[in-house]
Amino acid sequence: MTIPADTVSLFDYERRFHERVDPAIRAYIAGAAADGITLRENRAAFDRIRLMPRALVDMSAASAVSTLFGERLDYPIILAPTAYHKLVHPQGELETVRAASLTNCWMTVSTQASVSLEAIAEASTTKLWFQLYMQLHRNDTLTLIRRAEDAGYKAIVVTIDAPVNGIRNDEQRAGFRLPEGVSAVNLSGFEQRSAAPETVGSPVFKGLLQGAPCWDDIAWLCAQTSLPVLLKSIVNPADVVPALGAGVSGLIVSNHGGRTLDTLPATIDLLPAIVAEVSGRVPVLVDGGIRRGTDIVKAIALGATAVLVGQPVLHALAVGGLAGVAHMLTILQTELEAAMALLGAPRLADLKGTIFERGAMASRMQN
Ligand SMILES: Cc1cc2nc3c(=O)[nH]c(=O)nc-3n(C[C@H](O)[C@H](O)[C@H](O)COP(=O)(O)O)c2cc1C
Ligand SMILES: CC(C)CC(=O)C(=O)O
Repeated sequence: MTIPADTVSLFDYERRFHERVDPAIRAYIAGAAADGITLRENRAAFDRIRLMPRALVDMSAASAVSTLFGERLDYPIILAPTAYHKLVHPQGELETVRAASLTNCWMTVSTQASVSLEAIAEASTTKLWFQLYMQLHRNDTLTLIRRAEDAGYKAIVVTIDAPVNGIRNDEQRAGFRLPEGVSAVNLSGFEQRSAAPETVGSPVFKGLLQGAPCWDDIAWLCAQTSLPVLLKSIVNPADVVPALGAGVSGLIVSNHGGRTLDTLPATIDLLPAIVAEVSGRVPVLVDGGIRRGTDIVKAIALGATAVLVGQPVLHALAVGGLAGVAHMLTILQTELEAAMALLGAPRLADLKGTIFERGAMASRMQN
């Protein structure tokens, strides 16, 4: 696995990934729901935002370090949960977690990981979060939580935006199937929801949705563990009150990278209203389309505590294995530092106010 010397940005890793990886696997990893409107909007919204620096700030004590759930976070960049890393590397998540450890990035391990959550923890020297898809039977959900706790995971991230899969036309056209040897090993033996037989009626409402989680289940989950529980895929500010009422310790603003319901708004556009509704009570994180240090800066400036990256991890894993993922994360860390330096923001907290607001500029000129 050689990484070409001109691979210098996350977009270069994405391009190489498309050159090298099998079309059906590409369709799963890079494909979005339906027409890909939300996938593209996540990026377009970041590109629309402009930054505003301060000049000649003393940067001698600059640092991107922060604290989250009482633990030091070197950079506000966390690996998002993504399923089946063995699709692009024979070592799968073991390779990814070694790269995350090398770069001191925290990693969220998917329920649908292709390696056991215990083996990933053993290979790790960084902090791990466990992403939970609530299972059909509560006992199975509890088994996953206890296994994650016993293996030393530091938080549970419960994903709430995929009670059914999005309509993934790219996967359907490419005929994507999990290859032999790649499976959700942590769910072995668990009964899964399945589409209802035709005789019963709607395959979704009468089948896949049966036993899908509701707010009561989130409250139940929070009561089962002393680990912080984060809710992944908050989109509507109206869901903040029930989420906090259920006892969650953090929120992740996410539209699943455009993979669930197409035509949802970009996450960076949703973030400010959710941050306002939360009003500092719990940390708010965001993912979707983060590809540049300037994207991270914009997310933090708009109130995020940290960001998560999904697809870029799989692009880099496919292109360069451990070295690829470590390089990709280092690029993001360096770009973040460069953006802070060029904005005159020595601390993450100083990023507030670095978003250019046309209206504010106009009223300043009138006064
Ligand atoms: C191939 C792939 C698999 C994913 N698997 C999961 C998963 O198992 N659980 C989950 O909560 N989110 C999953 N996601 C969504 C990510 O956690 C994240 O929300 C999204 O990728 C962020 O957008 P980005 O890819 O533009 O960074 C997956 C995303 C991708 C691309
Ligand atoms: C196996 C899937 C449910 C994992 C996922 O969340 C995704 O592909 O986006």
